[in-house]
Amino acid sequence: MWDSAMQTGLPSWQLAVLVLFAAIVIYGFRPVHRWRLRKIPGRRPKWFMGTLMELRKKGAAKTHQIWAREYGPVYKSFGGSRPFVFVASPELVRQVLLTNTYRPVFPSIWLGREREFDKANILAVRGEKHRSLRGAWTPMFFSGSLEAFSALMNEATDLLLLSVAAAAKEGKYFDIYQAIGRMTLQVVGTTAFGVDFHTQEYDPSAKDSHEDSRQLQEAVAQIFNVNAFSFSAWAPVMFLFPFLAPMVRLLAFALPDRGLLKMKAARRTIVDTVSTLIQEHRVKLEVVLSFAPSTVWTPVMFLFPFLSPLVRCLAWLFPDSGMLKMKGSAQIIINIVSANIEQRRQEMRAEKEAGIEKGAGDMRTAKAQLREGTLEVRRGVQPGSFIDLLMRAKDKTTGQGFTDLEIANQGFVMVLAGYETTGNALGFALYLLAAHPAQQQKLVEEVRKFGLDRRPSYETLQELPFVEACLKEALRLYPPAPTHIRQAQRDQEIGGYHIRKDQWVGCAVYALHRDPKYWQDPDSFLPDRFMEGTPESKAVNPDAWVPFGGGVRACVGEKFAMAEAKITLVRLFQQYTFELKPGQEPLELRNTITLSPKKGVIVKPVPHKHARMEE
Ligand code: HEM
Repeated sequence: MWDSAMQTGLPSWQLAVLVLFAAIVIYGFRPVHRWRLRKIPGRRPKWFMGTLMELRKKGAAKTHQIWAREYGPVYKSFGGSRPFVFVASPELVRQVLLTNTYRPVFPSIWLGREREFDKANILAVRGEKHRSLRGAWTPMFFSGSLEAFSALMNEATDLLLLSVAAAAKEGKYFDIYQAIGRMTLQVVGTTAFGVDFHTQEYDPSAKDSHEDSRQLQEAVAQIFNVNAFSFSAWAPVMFLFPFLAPMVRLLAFALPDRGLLKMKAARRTIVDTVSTLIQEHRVKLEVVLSFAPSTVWTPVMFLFPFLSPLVRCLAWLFPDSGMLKMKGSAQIIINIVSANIEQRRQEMRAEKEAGIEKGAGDMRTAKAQLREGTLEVRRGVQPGSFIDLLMRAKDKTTGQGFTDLEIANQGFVMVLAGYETTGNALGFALYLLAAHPAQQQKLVEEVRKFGLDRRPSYETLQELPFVEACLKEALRLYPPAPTHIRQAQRDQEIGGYHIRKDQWVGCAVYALHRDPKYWQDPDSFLPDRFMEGTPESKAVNPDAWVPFGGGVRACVGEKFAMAEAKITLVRLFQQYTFELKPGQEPLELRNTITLSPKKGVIVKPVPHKHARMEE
């Protein structure tokens, strides 16, 4: 090179700069990828940015809809310089989700402790480890557990109804999407840990807001409200130069910018909350397990029962190590139990002072607890909660229990996966119902038949098919997870095109859900499509509805999410109808990792004529 530099008369450093410049220019066009995907239709990628600008301008969900209409069920796009192949037909989406030739992708910008943490994520692990973790998650969603959780879901809705009642009393519009987000966070908190995060008491303007709850909520919001491409200056670099990822990770680790630090702090808040709870619970579990230590006095007492008063005295005077351990354990248990009893006593006193009999109206109970500040009933991981189940489960790959890091990660995933998605689904459903009064009326009729004072349980939810249909239709029109991304495990065909091993392949869910080939009148809100026996339902291809993904990686929390959403709708519509504030149609969408209403959902609750207004 240097010889040739001499021959062209250019100094060698100038030639080096020239070569580097040419390499960057050429790399920006990604000629190799363009060549490999040349037969697949799609937009011409712009230099370096690929097709990102269009995605950013119109929003990812809508852009995919446009592309799918223009190019058909298989098309390519370029996320920076990373090539994607998208599929948008029921058959091809099935192929990607159900066959074992694609694996999930879980890109991570983190290094060090953060990266170690990510490696334990159920979304990231593969093969046996995934099977083992998934096996540990699954019992949480058996009907028995869901029946128990439905009581907690009802309790959380009691508090949501308080905010609705406040808005109704003043006859004003309010953002029900935000209120619902606080409720779904409370639900995952209580079901995952048995801990009330007090999220619904959080009112940014109130002085006595719970600091923990505020931090946790902000942390979760911080993680979700980022654009994967722009939350840190390092993110686009990683996107644009995927082959430099290890170096970018190192640089980001050494020189984190504000965005990265904020994100890290948010993750830490969640992880620390989760880890503290786990550690507290582990101590309790160890105490329980060590409650039967061996002491020499036990066999003596067993063999000479008639000497038991004497043995008791001797054991008290001369305790061995087993006795001492037992004494310590008992004390801890006594402390825990008495703390709980004391809390419950306080709560009962507050109820009595407020003239409330237990069960005489849970909403009033909750309100009284709020007023009295005695709502903190559950503290620490509770028996039967998700984390408790995990702490007792065995990892099939090692035969051992799961590590704290793994358990903490599952709690972290549960908070993240269960809070935003369900909140968004409910937000969209309420928007659609408020925008379609005739459908709303139909739902109210079904709820009326079910009973206006009846608390729905997991089992009785079956009596509410139209509520379910409304939710399914909302998930069709606005899937909270608008794309599912996979990576090819080997060279293969998709829709008649050849793709190579490691190619990223996406399922364009939003586009599929609104494709007129598979849905009649696709942009209309028609819940009857999901009602058995209706003419609309006959036209539905079930494979064209995939808001929860499919195959071994399908959403493990689907039944949980649907139960929570249905309970919330039933309880809301038992008392109110909702009027949409004018000017919100069509709904503005925020496209980040999830799809959500950009400016909330502003509605006015109107109590049913007969409904008793809460004070
Ligand atoms: C309406 C609400 C929800 C929607 C739309 C939703 C959607 C999804 C989707 C699409 C996937 C698969 C992603 C992929 O294939 O790449 C998924 C996975 C998952 N979801 Fe959900 N989800 C919801 C609620 C929940 C809830 C409430 C929980 C927990 C209680 C949960 C826990 C999970 C977990 C753990 C996975 C990973 C499963 C695995 O990889 O084996 N989700 N979810």
